[in-house]
Amino acid sequence: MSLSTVQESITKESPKAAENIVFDTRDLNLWYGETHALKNINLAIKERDITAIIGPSGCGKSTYLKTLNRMVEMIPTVRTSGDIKYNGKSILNKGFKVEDLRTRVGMVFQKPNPFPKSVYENVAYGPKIHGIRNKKILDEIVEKSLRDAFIWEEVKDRLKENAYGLSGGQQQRLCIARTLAIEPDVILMDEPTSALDPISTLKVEELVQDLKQDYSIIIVTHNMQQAARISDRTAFFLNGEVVEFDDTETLFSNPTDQRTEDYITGRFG
Ligand SMILES: Nc1ncnc2c1ncn2[C@@H]1O[C@H](COP(=O)(O)OP(=O)(O)OP(=O)(O)O)[C@@H](O)[C@H]1O
Repeated sequence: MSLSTVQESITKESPKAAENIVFDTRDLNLWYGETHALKNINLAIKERDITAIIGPSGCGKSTYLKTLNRMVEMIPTVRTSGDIKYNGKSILNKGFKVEDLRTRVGMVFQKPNPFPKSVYENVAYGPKIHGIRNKKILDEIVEKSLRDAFIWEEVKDRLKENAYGLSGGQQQRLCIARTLAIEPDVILMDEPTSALDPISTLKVEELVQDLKQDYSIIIVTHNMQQAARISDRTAFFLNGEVVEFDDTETLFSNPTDQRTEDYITGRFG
């Protein structure tokens, strides 16, 4: 074992990382009407990890992600059973205010979805909703969020321009800046690079790795190389079940389940 591998494994198994579970999912089931989309999901997601969710189309990846911020509730036919704890508190019951959850758990979507407003207003929007009116403070939040999303240098002279004038990759980093502006704890990412060119994809991947210092990140991706490049842990979903959940390196180099091996070697999916 090389020194760097030893150092990596020490970092990964540091007591803080081992103790702190940000999302603890127990026996989660979800139905869309008659469709049983998530089946007995058990996943303990560590704080400050990048957790990748992989699996073939229709296996429940996005549904699981949208359960973590209760976006699935917007679909009237959805029914759930089981439990998800966020920092120790059950979130699926009505006692947990969904607005509080969404302030702590931000989401970035597959297609960049900036508001039809200026670059500045896109980032200032969330803080304003949370009552921040002071221009100086808003300016600071906007600059910090854009810097943290690796896009400040590209847009600092275009803050008043409409966000629709940015490239797709810039729009996606702007959407990440918009998420950072409300200071979440967790960032959910649903295939955030699938609509981007390779260079923009690399920029977003670098950004995600940098954000890991301050945020827990859960990323759904179709791209197995991406999962292998950037994540600490990977969950393989199939037909609504978690087949395997392990350190990314182990899952890709030495999977325990034949179905995982078949998927990562391209035999199906
Ligand atoms: N709004 C909905 N109403 C009814 N069924 C749905 C709805 N959304 C998803 N489903 C079904 O739930 C299952 C899981 O879908 P989901 O979108 O979570 O899969 P996925 O793994 O994210 O797929 P993809 O990789 O194609 O995005 C599928 O059978 C899908 O058809």
